Order: sequence, then C-alpha cells, then structure tokens
Amino acid sequence: MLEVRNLNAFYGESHILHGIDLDLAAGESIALLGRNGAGKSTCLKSLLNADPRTEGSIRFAETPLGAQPAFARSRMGMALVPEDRRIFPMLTVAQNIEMGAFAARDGRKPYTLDEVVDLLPMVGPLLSRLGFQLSGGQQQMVAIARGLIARPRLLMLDEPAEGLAPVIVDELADTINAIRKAEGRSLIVTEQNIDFARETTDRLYLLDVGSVVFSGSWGDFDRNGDLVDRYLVL
Ligand SMILES: Nc1ncnc2c1ncn2[C@@H]1O[C@H](COP(=O)(O)OP(=O)(O)OP(=O)(O)O)[C@@H](O)[C@H]1O
Repeated sequence: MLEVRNLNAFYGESHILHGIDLDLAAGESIALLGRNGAGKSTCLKSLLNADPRTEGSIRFAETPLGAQPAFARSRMGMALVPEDRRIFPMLTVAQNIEMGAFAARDGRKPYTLDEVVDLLPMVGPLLSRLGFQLSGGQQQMVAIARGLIARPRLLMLDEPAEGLAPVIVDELADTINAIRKAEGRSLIVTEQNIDFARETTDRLYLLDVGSVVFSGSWGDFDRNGDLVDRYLVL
C-alpha cells in the first residue's frame, strides 16, 4: 500500500534524507528507529508532503503521489500524529478530536466520537476537559484519536512514547495494537524506545544520518548485536 523509492528530503540547502526506500503492506506495522536527528520525523513529513522539499517516488494505495499537498494526501488516507501532539489548550478534548474529521477520505464517513471512544476507551472520560488540563499521556491519546477519526488507511505516529511514564507507555502499546486491528490499518511508528517499537510493529527500518542502515525483522535486528551500539546508543 506504500512504496517509497529513492526519497530525498531537503530543508533549504540542507540535504536531510538520502535515497530512502521503504515498503509497507496493507495492515502491516513498521518502526523507523534512529537517534535524535537521524531523520525519522523528516521521513514522515516527507511522506505527507508536510514540510521539507522532497525528490523521489512515493506510491500510496496504488496511486503515484506527485505534488499533492498534505491535505490531499490526508484525504487519500494518510494521517500523521506529530511528536509535539499539538493539542489546542482552550478547546475541549471532543473538539480537539473532531478537528481531525475534515481529513476523512473522499466518499467515506469519519468515525463518530463514540466509535473513536470504542477504539480508544481512555479518551471517553476526558471528552469535556480542556486541552490544557491533560497530562502528557492523555495528550498523546487525544492526538492519536484526532488522527484516527478520519479513518486513515495509514497512521503515522511520531515518537508516541516520548516523555511518558512506563505504565502509560504499556497502555499506549496496547492501544496502538488495538487500532492496528481495526480495519486492517497500516502503521508507521518512529521511536527511540526499542521495546515499545518491538511491541507495536512487525519489522523495522533503522535510520542514521538520513539513510537506511538496516531493514528487517526484529529477529534479524537481534541477531545483529552491534546495531544498537552503532546506531541507537548516544
Ligand atoms: N525545519 C527544519 N529546518 C532545518 N533543519 C531541520 C528542520 N527540521 C529538522 N531539521 C534537521 O533535520 C535533521 C533530521 O531531523 P528529524 O527531526 O527528522 O530527526 P528525528 O530522527 O526525527 O529526530 P528527533 O528525535 O530529534 O525528532 C536534523 O539534523 C535536524 O536538525
């Protein structure tokens, strides 16, 4: 459902991604791992055409993506939950979530709030709270709910576990796995937390300085014992 070939990305004169190839089947979940600055967020933003200038080819849902802007890609079924979550502090949780519904695919209804709560039960009790009243873990759940309400075929989560307490991270992993099963959704999860990435994905790509330095199953990753020291430990 996603085929990326020779993706290069630039911020101004800075060449950030160098020839990334990536494949993702429908219903599959992959991790992008790498240190701070490796290019994980840039990769997700490039897929959505959200910020950097890009070169290369991306096919999504059998369609070659050309210059379509981010909103058009959202309406084709891509959703990105950004690292900084972007919760509106003075809107309620229900309003924050409903803001994502505009991106529903052409001809398809977004989920209702009740359906979102079925998929993400922990947002149910929060619906009338204001954004600024949420803890970090609650903000992350609401940001995911906002991405999910449009029924994306591909949900991209940028470092979802960052800054969250271990008990919340476990809850988040269960939530993400439940979301995956709904409608055979595909996921890309960027992470520095290896255990969390392992729990929520089928296989991984490891990025370093804007290039893929390893791709394979978690078993292959474990058999290459030096990868963690070379590319993930600071
Ligand atoms: N808006 C921007 N303008 C210029 N350079 C940027 C911009 N955003 C990111 N970069 C640079 O691009 C490189 C990759 O950053 P990116 O945010 O994609 O990394 P990352 O792997 O997601 O790491 P992090 O965990 O820090 O988010 C870094 O060198 C960063 O400084």
